[in-house]
Order: sequence, then structure tokens, then C-alpha cells
Amino acid sequence: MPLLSFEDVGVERVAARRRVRILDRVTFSIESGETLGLVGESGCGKSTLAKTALGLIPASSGTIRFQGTDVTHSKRFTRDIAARMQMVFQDTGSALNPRQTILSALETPLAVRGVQRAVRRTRIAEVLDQVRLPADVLYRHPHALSGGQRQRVGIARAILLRPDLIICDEPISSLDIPIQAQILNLLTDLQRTYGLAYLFISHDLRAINYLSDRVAVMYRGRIVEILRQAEFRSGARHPYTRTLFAFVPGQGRAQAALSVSDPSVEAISDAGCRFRQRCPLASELCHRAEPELISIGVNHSVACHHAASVETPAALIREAAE
Ligand SMILES: Nc1ncnc2c1ncn2[C@@H]1O[C@H](COP(=O)(O)OP(=O)(O)OP(=O)(O)O)[C@@H](O)[C@H]1O
Repeated sequence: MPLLSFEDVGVERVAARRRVRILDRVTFSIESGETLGLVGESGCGKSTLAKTALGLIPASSGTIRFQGTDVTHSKRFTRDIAARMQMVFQDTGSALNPRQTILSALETPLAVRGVQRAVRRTRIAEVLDQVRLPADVLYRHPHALSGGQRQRVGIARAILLRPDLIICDEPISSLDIPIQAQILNLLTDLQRTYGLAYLFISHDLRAINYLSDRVAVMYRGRIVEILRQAEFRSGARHPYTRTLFAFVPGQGRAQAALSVSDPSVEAISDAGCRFRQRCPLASELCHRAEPELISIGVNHSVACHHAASVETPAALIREAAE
């Protein structure tokens, strides 16, 4: 049984008095202890997906299950499930209350669950040690800490209740490069200690590659490909996934492809493939019908009419070498 699963999940919001579809038939699952990387350009719906998983944004359609329990509607989102699914945010500053000391930020989730004071203090000392923060941070306020230290506090708070899944939404993008590497290593160590699963959302393809077992690629509100990390670079079938790595090894242009923001939401309601305007393979069929996300192998699904016929980057590289 997967830890978390989305089946055909849709999210609609009202913007400028119009209903817009932000997530469209999103389907994926995360197994216990694995890391699913989620990548896609700005505005494609990654944060919305994260908040929907946590019950913070209601799904308009589809089914969300956590360890087999249907949690699509927030009423089913019990305190127990909320404890087992935690989040680490991008913005280390606003994720913590500026008026609260770190001790109070870490004590509150335990106190509301009725954990005794002495047990709370022992657990807080334990998680501080695990995120490699000195005990004196407890008496400071968030503004007195560096960005990296604040993110460690965010991670400490996320592991306090021993969750099964942590959703990390761009957890390193506001940090300096050396600190980013430390946080990635910390996440890896904690995964081993707790048997954690991560949904790891990032624009940083190197971070995605470093941490993920599988990678889900999102484009304008839909998951267009899911594949094993080992195949992300060389076995991708969707033309959008392939553009992400079209310019390796420098990766600069790939990052540019990820930061393009053209989520013109109206286009989502069109009948055809949402990537067709940017796709070198677009055919008449792509203009007419939206491709479904279908399995094309072990741990590999793709939503492209031409997935079976296109050469993978690995094949193209081999061809060029011959
Ligand atoms: N409350 C809302 N009402 C209407 N539209 C919204 C709302 N929240 C987000 N959107 C729109 O939904 C789309 C997806 O937003 P979301 O923040 O999930 O994208 P993202 O992939 O996380 O982007 P980024 O990488 O920049 O954080 C965007 O076009 C955004 O403008």
C-alpha cells in the first residue's frame, strides 16, 4: 500500500471571477521511505499540490489516500494523520513566528498533543542534536538565527512527531550554496534515521538528482512523466522532460527552461496536449486530444502521444557518437 497516493486529483480556484483549474487529474504515489522529486516550471502547480496533500487546499475532484485512508476531504484529516505528514517550507523566515522563541516553536506541537513537560524537553534536545543545532538556539528568536539555522529549526519541527512523510517545498532555494549541501545531507541522514519518505519539490535539478529515487515532472497543472531518478537524464520520453536536460552538462539552460513562466491558465481547458505549442513533435493528434498518463515500463509513466516512437536522449547520444 503506498504511503500517499493521488488519483486524478483536480484543484480549481476562482481568480478574477473565473474558475481556473490549477491541478488537473494529478496521479502519483509515494512509497514508505522513498523520495519522490517534483520538478516543473514556476507556476505549474507544485506548491498547490503540496498544500492539497496536507489538506490545506481542498481537492475539487479525485481521491487522496494516506496509508490507505481516504483523506480527500479535510474532515478525514485527523490529528493523527496531520502528525504523520509534515512540511518544510522554502521561506525560513516566515515559517516561524517572529515573536516565539525556538523553544516555544518546538514545544507547541508536543504540548497540544498532551506530551508531559519533561518528555517534551528530552525530545526537543534529541531533535536539536539530530539537526546539529546547539542548545542555546532554544532561547533565541528566529531573526537572531542565520537562514541555514532557521531551516534546521524548520526540519527539527517537522521531525518532532516522528512523521512518515515530509513534504519539502523548495527547502534550499533561499540558502547559500554551501548551506544547501549541508541541508541536503541532513535530509539524507534523517531519512535513514526515521525511515522517512519525502516529496521533494525543487527547481534545482542537481538537488532533485541527488535526493530522489523517482522524479515526477509537472507541466501546467499535470504530471507529464514519472520515472526513476537513474533514468531521468537518459531515459526520459516526454519532450518537456527532455528539454530539462537538453543542455547538460552545464545545466544553465535547463534551469532556464524551468523558470519560464507561461502558465496561461485558459490553455489548460483546451482539448489538446498542453505542451503542444512548445513541442517539436506536435502533430494533429496533439492539437486534438490530451494524452493520458500511461505506464510504459517499470516505474515509468508518461503522458505523450509520441512517447513510444521518440528516441531517448541516451539513444540520440549513442547515435551522435557512432
Ligand atoms: N488562491 C489562488 N487563486 C487563484 N490562482 C491561484 C491561487 N494560488 C495559486 N494560483 C495559481 O495557480 C498556479 C500554480 O501556483 P503554485 O504556487 O502552485 O505554482 P508553483 O509551481 O509552486 O510555482 P513556484 O515554483 O513559482 O512556487 C499559478 O498560476 C498561480 O498563479
